[in-house]
Amino acid sequence: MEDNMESKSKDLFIEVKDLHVEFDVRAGIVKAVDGMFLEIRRGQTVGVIGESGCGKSVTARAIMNMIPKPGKITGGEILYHRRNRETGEVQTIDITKLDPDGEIIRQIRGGEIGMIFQEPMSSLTPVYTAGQHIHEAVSLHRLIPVKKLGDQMVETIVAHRKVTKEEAREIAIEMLRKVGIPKPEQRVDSYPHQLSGGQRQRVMIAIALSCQPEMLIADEPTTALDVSIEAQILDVMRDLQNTMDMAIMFITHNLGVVAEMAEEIVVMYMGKQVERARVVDLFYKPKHPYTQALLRSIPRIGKKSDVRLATIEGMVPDPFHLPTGCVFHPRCPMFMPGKCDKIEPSNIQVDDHHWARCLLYEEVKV
Ligand SMILES: Nc1ncnc2c1ncn2[C@@H]1O[C@H](COP(=O)(O)OP(=O)(O)OP(=O)(O)O)[C@@H](O)[C@H]1O
Repeated sequence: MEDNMESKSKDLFIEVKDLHVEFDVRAGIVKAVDGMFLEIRRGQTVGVIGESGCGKSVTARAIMNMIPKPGKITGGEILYHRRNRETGEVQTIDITKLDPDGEIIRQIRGGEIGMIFQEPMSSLTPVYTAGQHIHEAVSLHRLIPVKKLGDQMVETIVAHRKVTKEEAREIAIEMLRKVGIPKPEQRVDSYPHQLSGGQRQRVMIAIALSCQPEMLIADEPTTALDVSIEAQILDVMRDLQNTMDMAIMFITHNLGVVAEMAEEIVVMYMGKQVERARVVDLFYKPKHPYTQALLRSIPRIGKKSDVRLATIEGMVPDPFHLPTGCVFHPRCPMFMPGKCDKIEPSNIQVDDHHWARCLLYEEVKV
C-alpha cells in the first residue's frame, strides 16, 4: 500500500476545509456536515466510513456543488486544484463559491470529477428537461428513459473527451463490456427500462468511467451488485486509477472493500472527521473510541470482502439536540465526566500521518 502511495503523484486535488452544510427542515436545522476536513490527492484513494447519516454523501455532493434543497453550504471551503490538461497549469477554485448551475461547475461535473451513487432507481427519474443537454442529465447520474443508452453515452463521452462520435461509441461498448454487461454491442442500443436495476447501475458506472474523470466519487457504488461483478468493477476503477492517476473518494460500509481499495481512511461521525489514518494504522491501531467501537467486532480486516461496519452501542444523537462537548461522549466507553461533555475536541495529530478528534489525546484545561 505504501509503495503504491510513493509511486503516485502527491498533488493535492481536493481540500475540504471546515465545511458546514445545513438542511433547514420543519423540525429545525440539521447540521449534516459540521466542520468537515478532507484532503484527496491525485492518484490516491481515500475511503470514507461511518454510520448511516453521519454526512458522507452530503460531503460528496458538496464537492459536486449539488446539495439538494432544503440544504445549503453554510461555511467553509472546497478547494479544487484544477489542472489545465493542455498547459499543466494549476488554478485553485473554491467550489462552494461557484454558481451550482453555472458553466464552470457543469464542466467539472462528469468530466473532471465523476461520480457513481448507489441509487439504481433514481437513474430513471425523468428530471431531464427539454433544452438540457443529455450529457448534463447523465453527468448528474440520471439516465433519460426515452433515449437509447448508446446515444446517452456517446453524447456524454463526446462532451467530456476529445473524441469523435464513432470513437465514443467504441469506448461506450468497451466500457459496458468491462463492467460486465453481456452482449454490449447489442445492449448499447437498448433503452434504460429494458435493463435490470443492477445493469442500469453498471451502465452509470460505465458512463462515469468512460469520461475518464480526474477524480471519481464512488458512493456505495457496488453495494447492490453481486460479488463477482463488484470485483470486476473495482478492477476497472483500479486500472483507470493506475493509467490516469485518478483520485477516488470511496464511500462504503464494506470494510473489506475499503481495505482493498483505499490507502487512507477517514472516519466520520455527526458531520465531522473524527479520525484519519493510513488503512493499516486505522485498522490495527485505531485511536478514536468511535473507530475502535466500529471495528471491535471485526475479526480480520481484508480477509472477507463482505465485512460490514458493526453497529455500535447507543443511539446516534437527535440532530436537533446535539450533545455538548464531544458529540460522541454519550456513547463513549472512555467518557471523562466534566471534560468530554464540556469541551469540543480538536483534530490532533496522534502519530505519523494519523489524526484523531478526541480529548484522550489533547491536553486541555477544564
Ligand atoms: N434532502 C435532505 N433533507 C433533509 N435532511 C437531509 C437530506 N439529505 C441528507 N440529510 C441529512 O443529512 C445527514 C447526513 O446524511 P448523509 O446522507 O450524508 O449520510 P451518510 O453518512 O451518507 O449515510 P448513509 O451511510 O446512510 O448513506 C442526515 O442526518 C440526513 O438525514
